[in-house]
Amino acid sequence: SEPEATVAARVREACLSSGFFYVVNHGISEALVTEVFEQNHAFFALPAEQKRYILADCNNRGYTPMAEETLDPANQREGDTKEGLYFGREVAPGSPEAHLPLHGPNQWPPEDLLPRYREVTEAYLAALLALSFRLLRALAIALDLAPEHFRPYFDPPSPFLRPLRYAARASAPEQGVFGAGAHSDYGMLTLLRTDDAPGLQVRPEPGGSWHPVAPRPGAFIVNLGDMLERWTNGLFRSTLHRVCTAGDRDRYSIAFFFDPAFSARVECLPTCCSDTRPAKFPPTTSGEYLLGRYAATHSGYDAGAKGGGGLPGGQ
Ligand SMILES: O=C(O)CCC(=O)C(=O)O
Ligand SMILES: [Fe+2]
Repeated sequence: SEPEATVAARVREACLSSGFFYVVNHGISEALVTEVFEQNHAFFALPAEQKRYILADCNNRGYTPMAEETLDPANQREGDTKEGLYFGREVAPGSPEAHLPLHGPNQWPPEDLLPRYREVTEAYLAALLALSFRLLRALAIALDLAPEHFRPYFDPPSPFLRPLRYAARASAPEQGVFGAGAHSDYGMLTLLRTDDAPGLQVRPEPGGSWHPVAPRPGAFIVNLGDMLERWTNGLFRSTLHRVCTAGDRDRYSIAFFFDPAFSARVECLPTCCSDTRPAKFPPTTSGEYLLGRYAATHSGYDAGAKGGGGLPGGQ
Protein backbone atom coordinates (compact mmCIF):
# COMPACT_ATOMS: atom_id res chain seq x y z
CA SER A 1 0.00 0.00 0.00
CA GLU A 2 0.98 3.63 -0.60
CA PRO A 3 2.18 6.23 1.95
CA GLU A 4 -0.65 7.54 4.08
CA ALA A 5 -0.19 11.14 2.89
CA THR A 6 -0.60 10.05 -0.75
CA VAL A 7 -3.70 8.08 0.11
CA ALA A 8 -5.12 11.01 2.08
CA ALA A 9 -4.58 13.42 -0.82
CA ARG A 10 -6.42 11.12 -3.22
CA VAL A 11 -9.16 10.55 -0.66
CA ARG A 12 -9.61 14.32 -0.35
CA GLU A 13 -10.00 14.72 -4.07
CA ALA A 14 -12.68 11.98 -4.16
CA CYS A 15 -14.48 13.35 -1.11
CA LEU A 16 -14.70 16.83 -2.63
CA SER A 17 -16.28 15.53 -5.83
CA SER A 18 -18.63 12.54 -5.70
CA GLY A 19 -17.78 11.14 -2.28
CA PHE A 20 -17.47 7.72 -3.96
CA PHE A 21 -14.16 5.94 -4.59
CA TYR A 22 -12.65 2.49 -5.02
CA VAL A 23 -10.21 1.10 -2.47
CA VAL A 24 -7.68 -1.44 -3.74
CA ASN A 25 -4.55 -3.00 -2.17
CA HIS A 26 -6.48 -3.06 1.10
CA GLY A 27 -4.99 -6.30 2.37
CA ILE A 28 -8.31 -8.13 2.84
CA SER A 29 -8.10 -11.56 1.31
CA GLU A 30 -10.33 -12.37 -1.64
CA ALA A 31 -10.78 -15.84 -0.16
CA LEU A 32 -12.55 -14.30 2.83
CA VAL A 33 -14.73 -12.13 0.58
CA THR A 34 -15.66 -15.14 -1.54
CA GLU A 35 -16.51 -17.15 1.55
CA VAL A 36 -18.76 -14.52 3.02
CA PHE A 37 -20.66 -14.25 -0.28
CA GLU A 38 -21.02 -18.06 -0.36
CA GLN A 39 -22.43 -18.10 3.15
CA ASN A 40 -24.98 -15.46 2.19
CA HIS A 41 -26.01 -17.30 -0.98
CA ALA A 42 -26.73 -20.24 1.30
CA PHE A 43 -28.63 -18.13 3.82
CA PHE A 44 -30.88 -16.44 1.26
CA ALA A 45 -31.58 -19.82 -0.39
CA LEU A 46 -33.18 -21.10 2.86
CA PRO A 47 -36.97 -21.51 2.98
CA ALA A 48 -38.80 -18.31 3.97
CA GLU A 49 -39.81 -19.67 7.40
CA GLN A 50 -36.19 -20.47 8.26
CA LYS A 51 -35.15 -16.91 7.40
CA ARG A 52 -38.03 -15.44 9.37
CA TYR A 53 -36.87 -17.39 12.37
CA ILE A 54 -34.32 -14.59 12.87
CA LEU A 55 -36.58 -11.71 11.83
CA ALA A 56 -35.04 -8.35 12.81
CA ASP A 57 -35.67 -7.64 16.50
CA CYS A 58 -36.14 -4.43 18.48
CA ASN A 59 -32.46 -3.64 17.89
CA ASN A 60 -32.98 -3.93 14.14
CA ARG A 61 -30.65 -6.94 14.10
CA GLY A 62 -31.55 -9.96 12.04
CA TYR A 63 -33.47 -10.63 8.84
CA THR A 64 -35.39 -7.99 6.89
CA PRO A 65 -37.70 -9.64 4.32
CA MET A 66 -38.25 -8.59 0.71
CA ALA A 67 -39.69 -5.04 0.48
CA GLU A 68 -39.44 -4.41 4.24
CA GLU A 69 -37.27 -1.37 3.56
CA THR A 70 -38.30 1.63 1.46
CA LEU A 71 -35.27 3.87 1.09
CA ASP A 72 -37.04 6.60 -0.88
CA PRO A 73 -40.69 6.62 0.22
CA ALA A 74 -41.51 9.76 -1.81
CA ASN A 75 -40.60 8.10 -5.12
CA GLN A 76 -41.36 4.42 -4.58
CA ARG A 77 -44.67 2.66 -5.16
CA GLU A 78 -43.47 -0.46 -3.31
CA GLY A 79 -40.61 -1.43 -1.02
CA ASP A 80 -37.06 -2.13 -2.21
CA THR A 81 -36.96 -5.38 -4.20
CA LYS A 82 -34.38 -6.85 -1.85
CA GLU A 83 -34.10 -8.85 1.36
CA GLY A 84 -31.30 -8.48 3.86
CA LEU A 85 -29.67 -9.08 7.18
CA TYR A 86 -28.27 -6.72 9.81
CA PHE A 87 -25.41 -7.61 12.12
CA GLY A 88 -23.71 -5.23 14.51
CA ARG A 89 -21.09 -5.20 17.21
CA GLU A 90 -21.87 -8.11 19.53
CA VAL A 91 -23.35 -6.71 22.77
CA ALA A 92 -24.10 -9.26 25.50
CA PRO A 93 -27.63 -9.11 27.01
CA GLY A 94 -26.61 -8.04 30.52
CA SER A 95 -23.84 -5.60 29.53
CA PRO A 96 -23.98 -1.85 30.32
CA GLU A 97 -24.70 -0.98 26.68
CA ALA A 98 -27.52 -3.49 26.28
CA HIS A 99 -30.23 -0.95 27.12
CA LEU A 100 -29.27 1.30 24.19
CA PRO A 101 -31.36 1.19 21.02
CA LEU A 102 -29.69 -0.83 18.21
CA HIS A 103 -27.43 -2.57 20.75
CA GLY A 104 -27.74 -6.22 21.68
CA PRO A 105 -26.78 -9.71 20.66
CA ASN A 106 -26.75 -10.56 16.97
CA GLN A 107 -29.22 -13.08 15.62
CA TRP A 108 -27.25 -15.70 13.73
CA PRO A 109 -28.66 -18.20 11.24
CA PRO A 110 -29.20 -21.60 12.91
CA GLU A 111 -25.87 -23.37 13.36
CA ASP A 112 -27.22 -26.74 12.28
CA LEU A 113 -28.13 -25.25 8.87
CA LEU A 114 -25.15 -22.92 8.35
CA PRO A 115 -22.39 -24.03 10.72
CA ARG A 116 -19.73 -21.64 9.33
CA TYR A 117 -21.90 -18.57 8.87
CA ARG A 118 -21.08 -16.86 12.15
CA GLU A 119 -17.34 -17.50 12.08
CA VAL A 120 -16.95 -16.27 8.50
CA THR A 121 -19.15 -13.21 9.08
CA GLU A 122 -17.33 -12.22 12.25
CA ALA A 123 -13.97 -12.50 10.46
CA TYR A 124 -15.25 -10.30 7.64
CA LEU A 125 -16.68 -7.76 10.09
CA ALA A 126 -13.36 -7.57 11.96
CA ALA A 127 -11.40 -7.11 8.72
CA LEU A 128 -13.68 -4.30 7.52
CA LEU A 129 -13.59 -2.61 10.88
CA ALA A 130 -9.77 -2.53 10.77
CA LEU A 131 -9.80 -1.14 7.22
CA SER A 132 -12.34 1.49 8.28
CA PHE A 133 -10.08 2.71 11.07
CA ARG A 134 -7.29 3.15 8.52
CA LEU A 135 -9.62 5.15 6.31
CA LEU A 136 -10.69 7.21 9.31
CA ARG A 137 -7.08 8.38 9.71
CA ALA A 138 -6.85 9.17 6.00
CA LEU A 139 -10.05 11.23 6.22
CA ALA A 140 -8.71 13.23 9.16
CA ILE A 141 -5.47 13.94 7.31
CA ALA A 142 -7.48 14.85 4.21
CA LEU A 143 -9.21 17.48 6.34
CA ASP A 144 -5.92 18.85 7.74
CA LEU A 145 -6.78 17.46 11.17
CA ALA A 146 -4.63 15.35 13.45
CA PRO A 147 -4.63 11.75 12.15
CA GLU A 148 -6.40 10.52 15.28
CA HIS A 149 -8.96 13.34 15.32
CA PHE A 150 -12.05 11.16 14.77
CA ARG A 151 -10.86 8.26 16.89
CA PRO A 152 -12.56 9.26 20.20
CA TYR A 153 -15.90 9.45 18.41
CA PHE A 154 -15.53 5.79 17.50
CA ASP A 155 -14.87 4.45 20.98
CA PRO A 156 -16.65 2.15 20.56
CA PRO A 157 -17.60 2.18 16.87
CA SER A 158 -21.06 1.25 15.57
CA PRO A 159 -20.41 -1.09 12.66
CA PHE A 160 -23.35 -2.63 10.78
CA LEU A 161 -22.97 -5.37 8.22
CA ARG A 162 -25.77 -5.69 5.71
CA PRO A 163 -25.73 -8.70 3.36
CA LEU A 164 -28.37 -8.19 0.66
CA ARG A 165 -30.07 -10.21 -2.06
CA TYR A 166 -31.86 -8.32 -4.81
CA ALA A 167 -34.63 -10.19 -6.60
CA ALA A 168 -34.28 -11.00 -10.30
CA ARG A 169 -36.75 -8.30 -11.14
CA ALA A 170 -36.22 -5.35 -13.47
CA SER A 171 -36.38 -2.01 -11.74
CA ALA A 172 -38.77 0.48 -13.33
CA PRO A 173 -37.86 3.97 -12.16
CA GLU A 174 -40.84 5.61 -13.86
CA GLN A 175 -43.14 3.16 -12.04
CA GLY A 176 -41.45 3.67 -8.70
CA VAL A 177 -39.91 0.18 -8.58
CA PHE A 178 -36.28 0.01 -7.41
CA GLY A 179 -33.84 -2.56 -6.12
CA ALA A 180 -32.98 0.12 -3.58
CA GLY A 181 -34.59 3.56 -3.65
CA ALA A 182 -32.44 6.68 -3.86
CA HIS A 183 -30.78 7.54 -0.56
CA SER A 184 -27.61 8.74 1.04
CA ASP A 185 -25.99 6.57 3.70
CA TYR A 186 -26.44 7.70 7.26
CA GLY A 187 -23.13 7.33 9.01
CA MET A 188 -19.45 8.01 8.43
CA LEU A 189 -18.30 5.58 5.77
CA THR A 190 -19.71 2.69 3.78
CA LEU A 191 -17.56 -0.12 2.38
CA LEU A 192 -19.47 -2.02 -0.26
CA ARG A 193 -18.80 -5.27 -2.13
CA THR A 194 -21.12 -6.47 -4.84
CA ASP A 195 -21.15 -9.46 -7.15
CA ASP A 196 -20.65 -8.81 -10.86
CA ALA A 197 -24.28 -7.85 -11.51
CA PRO A 198 -24.47 -4.10 -12.21
CA GLY A 199 -27.09 -1.91 -10.57
CA LEU A 200 -25.53 0.72 -8.33
CA GLN A 201 -25.97 4.26 -9.62
CA VAL A 202 -24.93 7.61 -8.15
CA ARG A 203 -26.17 11.12 -8.75
CA PRO A 204 -23.38 13.55 -7.82
CA GLU A 205 -25.29 16.69 -8.82
CA PRO A 206 -28.72 17.43 -7.32
CA GLY A 207 -31.24 17.07 -10.14
CA GLY A 208 -28.48 15.77 -12.44
CA SER A 209 -28.21 12.43 -14.15
CA TRP A 210 -27.53 9.00 -12.68
CA HIS A 211 -24.14 7.38 -13.31
CA PRO A 212 -23.45 3.67 -12.99
CA VAL A 213 -20.79 2.55 -10.50
CA ALA A 214 -19.36 -0.62 -12.00
CA PRO A 215 -18.25 -3.43 -9.71
CA ARG A 216 -14.46 -3.83 -9.85
CA PRO A 217 -12.99 -7.22 -8.96
CA GLY A 218 -11.04 -7.06 -5.72
CA ALA A 219 -12.03 -3.46 -4.91
CA PHE A 220 -14.28 -2.02 -2.24
CA ILE A 221 -16.63 0.74 -3.29
CA VAL A 222 -16.35 3.33 -0.53
CA ASN A 223 -18.71 6.23 -0.01
CA LEU A 224 -19.22 8.88 2.62
CA GLY A 225 -22.30 9.13 4.79
CA ASP A 226 -24.40 11.97 6.13
CA MET A 227 -22.54 12.27 9.43
CA LEU A 228 -19.29 13.12 7.69
CA GLU A 229 -21.15 15.58 5.49
CA ARG A 230 -22.52 17.20 8.64
CA TRP A 231 -19.12 17.25 10.34
CA THR A 232 -17.59 18.92 7.29
CA ASN A 233 -20.53 21.29 6.73
CA GLY A 234 -21.08 19.86 3.27
CA LEU A 235 -17.44 20.04 2.14
CA PHE A 236 -17.24 16.23 1.92
CA ARG A 237 -20.23 14.82 0.14
CA SER A 238 -22.74 12.16 1.08
CA THR A 239 -23.96 11.40 -2.40
CA LEU A 240 -27.37 10.13 -3.39
CA HIS A 241 -27.33 6.60 -4.81
CA ARG A 242 -29.76 3.83 -5.70
CA VAL A 243 -29.86 0.34 -7.14
CA CYS A 244 -31.64 -0.44 -10.41
CA THR A 245 -31.54 -4.13 -11.21
CA ALA A 246 -31.74 -5.53 -14.74
CA GLY A 247 -33.98 -8.42 -13.74
CA ASP A 248 -32.05 -11.19 -15.49
CA ARG A 249 -30.68 -12.71 -12.25
CA ASP A 250 -30.42 -12.18 -8.53
CA ARG A 251 -27.87 -9.64 -7.33
CA TYR A 252 -25.91 -10.03 -4.10
CA SER A 253 -24.09 -7.29 -2.27
CA ILE A 254 -22.72 -6.70 1.21
CA ALA A 255 -22.68 -3.20 2.64
CA PHE A 256 -20.66 -2.37 5.73
CA PHE A 257 -21.62 0.81 7.54
CA PHE A 258 -18.99 2.32 9.83
CA ASP A 259 -20.65 4.74 12.19
CA PRO A 260 -19.61 6.65 15.34
CA ALA A 261 -20.36 5.59 18.90
CA PHE A 262 -24.04 5.86 19.79
CA SER A 263 -23.62 8.94 21.99
CA ALA A 264 -20.97 10.67 19.82
CA ARG A 265 -21.82 14.28 19.05
CA VAL A 266 -21.81 15.13 15.36
CA GLU A 267 -21.56 18.85 14.66
CA CYS A 268 -19.73 21.16 12.32
CA LEU A 269 -15.93 20.96 12.67
CA PRO A 270 -14.51 24.36 13.75
CA THR A 271 -12.35 24.34 10.60
CA CYS A 272 -15.42 23.89 8.38
CA CYS A 273 -17.59 26.78 9.50
CA SER A 274 -17.12 30.51 9.93
CA ASP A 275 -19.16 33.71 9.95
CA THR A 276 -19.34 33.57 6.20
CA ARG A 277 -19.96 29.80 6.15
CA PRO A 278 -22.42 29.16 8.98
CA ALA A 279 -23.23 25.60 10.01
CA LYS A 280 -25.84 24.11 7.67
CA PHE A 281 -26.92 21.35 10.04
CA PRO A 282 -27.84 21.48 13.73
CA PRO A 283 -25.73 19.33 16.06
CA THR A 284 -26.96 15.78 16.56
CA THR A 285 -25.70 12.52 17.98
CA SER A 286 -24.86 9.42 16.01
CA GLY A 287 -27.60 7.40 17.72
CA GLU A 288 -30.27 10.03 17.35
CA TYR A 289 -29.54 10.49 13.67
CA LEU A 290 -29.48 6.76 12.91
CA LEU A 291 -32.72 6.08 14.75
CA GLY A 292 -34.50 8.83 12.88
CA ARG A 293 -33.40 7.44 9.53
CA TYR A 294 -34.26 3.84 10.43
CA ALA A 295 -37.70 4.87 11.64
CA ALA A 296 -38.35 6.58 8.30
CA THR A 297 -37.33 3.64 6.10
CA HIS A 298 -37.91 0.31 7.91
CA SER A 299 -41.53 -0.82 8.28
CA GLY A 300 -40.44 -3.50 10.74
CA TYR A 301 -38.56 -1.16 13.05
CA ASP A 302 -40.17 0.63 15.98
CA ALA A 303 -37.81 3.34 17.23
CA GLY A 304 -39.69 3.57 20.54
CA ALA A 305 -39.81 -0.18 21.19
CA LYS A 306 -36.80 -0.39 23.46
CA GLY A 307 -37.17 0.85 27.03
CA GLY A 308 -40.04 3.06 25.89
CA GLY A 309 -37.26 5.53 25.16
CA GLY A 310 -37.95 7.14 21.81
CA LEU A 311 -35.06 9.16 20.51
CA PRO A 312 -32.12 9.65 22.89
CA GLY A 313 -30.16 12.80 23.49
CA GLY A 314 -33.20 14.83 22.47
CA GLN A 315 -33.00 18.49 21.53
O1 LIG B 1 -26.31 -3.01 -3.07
C1 LIG B 1 -25.74 -1.97 -3.42
O2 LIG B 1 -25.02 -1.92 -4.43
C2 LIG B 1 -25.91 -0.69 -2.62
C3 LIG B 1 -26.60 -0.87 -1.31
C4 LIG B 1 -26.75 0.42 -0.56
O3 LIG B 1 -26.62 1.49 -1.09
C5 LIG B 1 -27.06 0.40 0.88
O4 LIG B 1 -27.36 -0.68 1.41
O5 LIG B 1 -26.99 1.47 1.50
FE1 LIG C 1 -26.43 3.05 0.40
